[in-house]
Amino acid sequence: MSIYKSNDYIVQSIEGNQLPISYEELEQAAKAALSPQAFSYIASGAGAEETAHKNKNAFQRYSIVPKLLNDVSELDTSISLFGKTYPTPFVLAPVGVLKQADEQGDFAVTRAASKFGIPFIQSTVSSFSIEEVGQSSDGPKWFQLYWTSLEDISFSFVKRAEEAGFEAIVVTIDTVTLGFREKDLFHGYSPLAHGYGQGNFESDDVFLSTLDEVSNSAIVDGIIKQINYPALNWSHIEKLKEKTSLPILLKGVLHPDDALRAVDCGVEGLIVSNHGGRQLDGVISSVDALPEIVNVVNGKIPVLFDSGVRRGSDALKVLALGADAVLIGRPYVYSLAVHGEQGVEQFLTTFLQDFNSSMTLSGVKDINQLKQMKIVHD
Ligand SMILES: Cc1cc2nc3c(=O)[nH]c(=O)nc-3n(C[C@H](O)[C@H](O)[C@H](O)COP(=O)(O)O)c2cc1C
Ligand SMILES: O=C(O)C(=O)c1ccccc1
Repeated sequence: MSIYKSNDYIVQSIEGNQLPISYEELEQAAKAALSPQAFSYIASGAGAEETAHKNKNAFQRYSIVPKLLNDVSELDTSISLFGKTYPTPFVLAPVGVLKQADEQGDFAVTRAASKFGIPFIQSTVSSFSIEEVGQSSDGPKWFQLYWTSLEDISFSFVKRAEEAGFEAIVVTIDTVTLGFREKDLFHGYSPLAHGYGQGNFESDDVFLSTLDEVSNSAIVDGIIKQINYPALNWSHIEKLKEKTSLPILLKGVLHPDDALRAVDCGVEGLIVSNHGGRQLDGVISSVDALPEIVNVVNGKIPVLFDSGVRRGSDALKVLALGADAVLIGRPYVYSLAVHGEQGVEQFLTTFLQDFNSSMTLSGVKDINQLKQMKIVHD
């Protein structure tokens, strides 16, 4: 159990905090700290950013209806997933090429997350290797897989993640080709070409054996060849199930039929996500996709959520709509850009205070009861 005293937070949150509290100001501070290319890469969505906007606006259409007079002086925010207990319902979303935000990249993030017992999902295109990240903190870690054109590279990554003590494999299914990101095309910017996303590849014997020569440019070209695999289909997920005993989650599910198929296929969890509006523009917001997926999955496997969570009350809504856990994306990346590991730590401190305050004011003291909270939408 993870008990929070509901009234304990205000003074702490101000003291020593070097980050803006509001998300909009945090984004502006990151803009000032990063090159225009790197900021655009992180901030932007695909196409006309219709989906990125939908992600934000959808939250405003759902309203919490608090039920009060319920002694909320102590909160229990802990959740259980895949046989493990975590003190908060939050997970840090896989974000590749983190070195473009801070030299310490994944190290800084996993160290900060470990202080809160929050799992960090390391990306396939992380700046450091699975082994290096595995050793850099004793916090919980999951591994995100982009299925590679040569599947033995994927199986090698999964084996390495198992051996490094990672607790789950997250297969991202919405990126079989890269989204059409107009700003990055305008800038001609690819963080992979800068060498920010090769930690796992340059340390992988199976990948290295596919190269004619081991040079920096051959590694970058090799990654670009491997990283998108449009032939991905359910048979690959079935094959992966044979290869690993770790729980498998599919990330990027928006259609209820895919959710049902995933359950039939025996995967252990789903992440309802539109990749923060970075993949197919015009797709449904994650918030709007969530209720139907929760309904068809009907508690058979955990349903996690990301895309657009900026504040504690956003997370509260998502949990009330039936999500079992919530992934945080851009806010931690901006915090990393502004103030490194300390920035991520400070962001998580304030974010958790905001969430705990929101839960307290909604009249719900046990996270498991959030699903019963009344929520209405326009
Ligand atoms: C800069 C950046 C890089 C990302 N890299 C990955 C990645 O390597 N793998 C992945 O599955 N998702 C990746 N994502 C998507 C996130 O995991 C997550 O779905 C998204 O950020 C959620 O939206 P939000 O940031 O608006 O909350 C990336 C997102 C950003 C902003
Ligand atoms: O930018 C992304 O959203 C992403 O998933 C990615 C894909 C390839 C390389 C780096 C990041």
